[in-house]
Amino acid sequence: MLEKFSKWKSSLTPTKTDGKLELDPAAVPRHVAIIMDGNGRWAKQKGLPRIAGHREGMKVVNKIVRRANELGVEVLTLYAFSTENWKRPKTEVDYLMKLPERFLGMELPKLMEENVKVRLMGSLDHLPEHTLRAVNKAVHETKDNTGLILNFALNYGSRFEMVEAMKEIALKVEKGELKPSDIDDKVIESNLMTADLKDPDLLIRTSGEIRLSNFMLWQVAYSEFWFTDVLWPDFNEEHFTEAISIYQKRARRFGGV
Ligand SMILES: CC(C)Oc1ccc(CN(CCC(N)=O)C(=O)c2cnn(Cc3ccccc3)c2-c2ccc3sccc3c2)cc1
Repeated sequence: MLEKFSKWKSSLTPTKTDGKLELDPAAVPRHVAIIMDGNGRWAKQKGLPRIAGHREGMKVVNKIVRRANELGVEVLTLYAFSTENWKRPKTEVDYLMKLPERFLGMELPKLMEENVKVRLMGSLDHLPEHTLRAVNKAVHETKDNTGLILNFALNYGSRFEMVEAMKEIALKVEKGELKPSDIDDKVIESNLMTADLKDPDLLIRTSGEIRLSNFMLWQVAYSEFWFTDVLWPDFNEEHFTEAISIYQKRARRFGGV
């Protein structure tokens, strides 16, 4: 069983990228969602502190945001897959909570130049005041941009999101604003945190984990999944291009019956 699984798993990981990948600009996925996983393992493999993995991970966020924008991706959702913060040492949590300010401090001018709109999905209430200020400033400053939507999943859980949606819908029924027979996909979707976004066409997850980890479970119902053993800090534009190239080959098959 194990060797069968590993064969299946290896079929999911990318062949060596030879850099000669052709992308069809007309068939770029509109919404790409990435579960960025592997910072800690990368640091451990290199005998570095976990924080070094996050620092490298941030550089990759920059590269992939740029590449997605260049390729004409409309929405890029980034989910920093992380075990609950309380499991982390305080030094690491403090570092993580400073990362958004550092990232935005450096990147916001460039994001403005590139007409990128910063959007959040999830709950901000776990963020310290100083982080919240930086994040809200970025959302506010970029709110009128019309280019790539850079959607950060913060403290996000899909089942929580769906329970909240069902509560809101039940409340509307209770208030007589809605009949149970009115409830359909559209009504559910309009109560999710992604109400204003199209579903992801492509979901990428790094570091070899083949799990959804309670991420956008409703929204990825029809998405192409691309899993790679590459750890997030080692992920680069070529891997991103490879994922999109494979998506295009699959999407063509899907389209062509
Ligand atoms: C609008 C955006 C700029 O601001 C925010 C963004 C995220 C958060 C939430 N956040 C940090 C707090 C927490 N939950 O631990 C994480 O999700 C988290 C957990 N690991 N890593 C390191 C990591 C870095 C790179 C790749 C994966 C993980 C991150 C992290 C922290 C800051 C940034 S900035 C771009 C990505 C990113 C990722 C809060 C505000």
